[in-house]
Amino acid sequence: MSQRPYVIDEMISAKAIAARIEALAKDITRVFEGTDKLVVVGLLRGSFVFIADLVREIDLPVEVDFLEASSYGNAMESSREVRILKDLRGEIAGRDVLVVEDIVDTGFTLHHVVNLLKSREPRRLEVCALLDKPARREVPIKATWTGFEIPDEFVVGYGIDFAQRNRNLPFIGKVRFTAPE
Ligand SMILES: O=P(O)(O)OC[C@H]1O[C@H](OP(=O)(O)OP(=O)(O)O)[C@H](O)[C@@H]1O
Ligand code: HPA
Ligand SMILES: [Mg+2]
Repeated sequence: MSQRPYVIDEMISAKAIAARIEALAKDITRVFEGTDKLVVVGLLRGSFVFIADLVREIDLPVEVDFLEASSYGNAMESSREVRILKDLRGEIAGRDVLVVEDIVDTGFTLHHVVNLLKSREPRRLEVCALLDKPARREVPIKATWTGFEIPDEFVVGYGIDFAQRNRNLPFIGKVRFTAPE
């Protein structure tokens, strides 16, 4: 099936993202001050750009690890089935963990991952999500830190894809179809 044509309208500029990340990282640094155990866990693939910028603004010793979870495939609707495609490399038992996610939409992904990681008994586990789309929530979960609350639009850019494309855009944009289905 060929892709229905669309354009991308900018929603959040690269400059606004950078300013918000600076503020988030200041607060994260304050909250985790004194820990020598912070493990920053990025959820692949969507968070790879966000985590790269965020960790460089966190003024603490950090370890970086990744977990790959997938539920959308090429669709615009969650399959509601979260598959873990790659697990963490390190142990998190007894450690302070910051999960970094690009977007919380239905909440299925974050809910599944947080339950999985909590079962490993970290000392503390918090979540920083760049975007939150509360209108679409099906599972009640909220990140400790949220960059931006957004309306019910399908977004791309800054790591976030539509059918694996547009992850390399430096801003967050919304998908607008230009032809009927
Ligand atoms: O709250 P939810 O409805 O679960 O949606 C959010 C998740 O969906 C996307 O991941 P996706 O499954 O597309 O994988 P990707 O990160 O590799 O793009 C996104 O990166 C989040 O992880
Ligand atoms: O708005 C979105 N865009 C891309 N991927 C997503 N996964 C959940 N929500 C979204
Ligand atoms: Mg995706």
